[in-house]
Amino acid sequence: MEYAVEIKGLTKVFKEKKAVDNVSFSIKKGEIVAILGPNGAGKSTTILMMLGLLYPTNGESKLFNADARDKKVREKIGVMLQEVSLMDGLKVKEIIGLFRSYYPNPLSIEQLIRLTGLSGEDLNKRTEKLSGGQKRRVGFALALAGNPELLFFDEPTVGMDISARKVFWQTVRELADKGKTILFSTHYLQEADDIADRIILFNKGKVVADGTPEAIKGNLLRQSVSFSTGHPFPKVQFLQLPQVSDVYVKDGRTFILTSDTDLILSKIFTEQLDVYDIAIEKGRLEEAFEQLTVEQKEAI
Ligand SMILES: Nc1ncnc2c1ncn2[C@@H]1O[C@H](COP(=O)(O)OP(=O)(O)OP(=O)(O)O)[C@@H](O)[C@H]1O
Repeated sequence: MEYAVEIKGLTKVFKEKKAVDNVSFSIKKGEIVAILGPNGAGKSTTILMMLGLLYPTNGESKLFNADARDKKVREKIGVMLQEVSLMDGLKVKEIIGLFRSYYPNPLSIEQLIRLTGLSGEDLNKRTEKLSGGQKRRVGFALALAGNPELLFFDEPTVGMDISARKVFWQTVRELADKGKTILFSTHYLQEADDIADRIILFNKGKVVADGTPEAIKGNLLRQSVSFSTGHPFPKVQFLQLPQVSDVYVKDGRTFILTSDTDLILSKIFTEQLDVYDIAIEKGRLEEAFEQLTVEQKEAI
């Protein structure tokens, strides 16, 4: 199978700091993938190495089974990095025209205006006169200019207001419907959950989870089933289930921490265990994710 992205053992060490630590994954054509993680988790460094813009200390990155620096590969990708730097002194329409000229099958200016929400007024502005949000729209137009098959967005919605965000995600969905492969990094679990069909979760330079938003949420959530029981509870039998992370007793109640509360309930009933006063605690997703962020800050 030809993958859009294939990285193996990517590692980056800055002086004594390991920013990215032995990261491997592949992305199939047509996937929408979010790279999610707190500040400093290594998301941007990984994306830069994937794109061939930063040399890895170890490991390799391939796009469409070739080196990211190949001209043929470059023509198939569009990139919007965190800092959109635009040449001063040019009007927006001039810089877009310049970018379109680099590609064999560029999108028309009209298509780019529609997809990015740029206005006619924006097109005539000089780049140094643009606000942060307008700059990002232009950056988005430049990423789309070559009608790319694979798009990279590094924290794309930072600095965008609500209406700009809406246009951005609408367009991303439209591009995905056309079969484009999309990879974006974000701090926001909600964004990743809304848009992506796969989330790769980074923490401290490593991939700590990789799966559908549903599966990731299941992993992050500290869900529990708790109950009272008159008899000794078969703790070990439950601990052996891959969906169970812990079983403990607190204030006379037994708690089973699990990614799948339905499974635990069905096991309790089918095995006719003598338990009563059952409660299910779903946990709060944002809280769980924040916990990850706090751990990251403490580690720095
Ligand atoms: N050029 C550099 N020189 C030294 N250290 C760097 C450099 N670039 C990144 N780092 C460090 O590598 C780690 C990972 O940074 P990176 O920017 O990849 O994280 P991130 O997940 O994209 O974070 P954010 O969400 O804040 O953008 C951080 O500790 C950062 O300080």
